[in-house]
Amino acid sequence: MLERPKAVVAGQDALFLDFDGTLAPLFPRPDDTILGVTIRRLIIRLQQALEGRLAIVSGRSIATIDRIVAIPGLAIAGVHGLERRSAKGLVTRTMAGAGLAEARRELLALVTGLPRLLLEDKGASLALHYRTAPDLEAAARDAAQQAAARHGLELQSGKMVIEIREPGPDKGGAVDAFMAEPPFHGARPIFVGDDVTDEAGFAAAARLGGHGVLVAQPRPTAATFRLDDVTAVEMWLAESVKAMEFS
Ligand SMILES: O=P(O)(O)OC[C@H]1O[C@H](O[C@H]2O[C@H](CO)[C@@H](O)[C@H](O)[C@H]2O)[C@H](O)[C@@H](O)[C@@H]1O
Repeated sequence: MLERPKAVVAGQDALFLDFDGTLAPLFPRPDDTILGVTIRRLIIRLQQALEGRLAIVSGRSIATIDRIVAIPGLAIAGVHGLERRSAKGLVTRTMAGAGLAEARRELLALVTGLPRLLLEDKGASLALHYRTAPDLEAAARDAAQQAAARHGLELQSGKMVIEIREPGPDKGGAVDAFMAEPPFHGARPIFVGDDVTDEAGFAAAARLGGHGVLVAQPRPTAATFRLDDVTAVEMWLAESVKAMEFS
């Protein structure tokens, strides 16, 4: 059984936070998503207390995380690791190639014919969402698989979404890159996430002397601690802030 994690320790830990399903609950459509006022304040407090050793590591684009989270100077990895903004503000990204442009045209034609599917364009990845049309999952998967095979792209499944993306770093690669540079270098990484794509982040954190925190019901995982849901994450972050204030 995975235990509840202990409080984050200032001067020791680096915190890597997934976004959807970890900091914000899931909404019917990606654009519906908002971040709670309390959890946003906690992120700001922790970013300060950890002297910048906090990053959001998301499947969303950096631009979208900036729009929703709106915290200046925040380190972010976006598109599952295909783009990254360091704590110093340096941005690196995998560019979309001609194959992905072709795939975009094909998937746009698909969603024009099946408008209950939703296509999210994230630059180096295209996410085909079927949360509002679960009966169309097979159609979405078939189209994404065929486009990925035709254009030499990678397939990635998430929660009621199938993505086709450029090959490149995953969330584990993003953790490795952050941990190789200041202010993260030398800290103990803690990666918190809910989805299968977060497993690479859990594994990287463990390899670098830290651990993963799974935000879900128990399942096979590389994480060694667990929290139930977004509410439990918020309570744990609040406890961590309080513990830092009294230390
Ligand atoms: O790595 P994450 O930060 O967890 O991002 C994973 C994907 O999150 C978004 O999709 C998911 O959340 C949506 C809003 O709650 C929901 O409608 C959808 O069904 C979920 O799959 C985002 O839109 C994707 O781009 C991210 O890859």
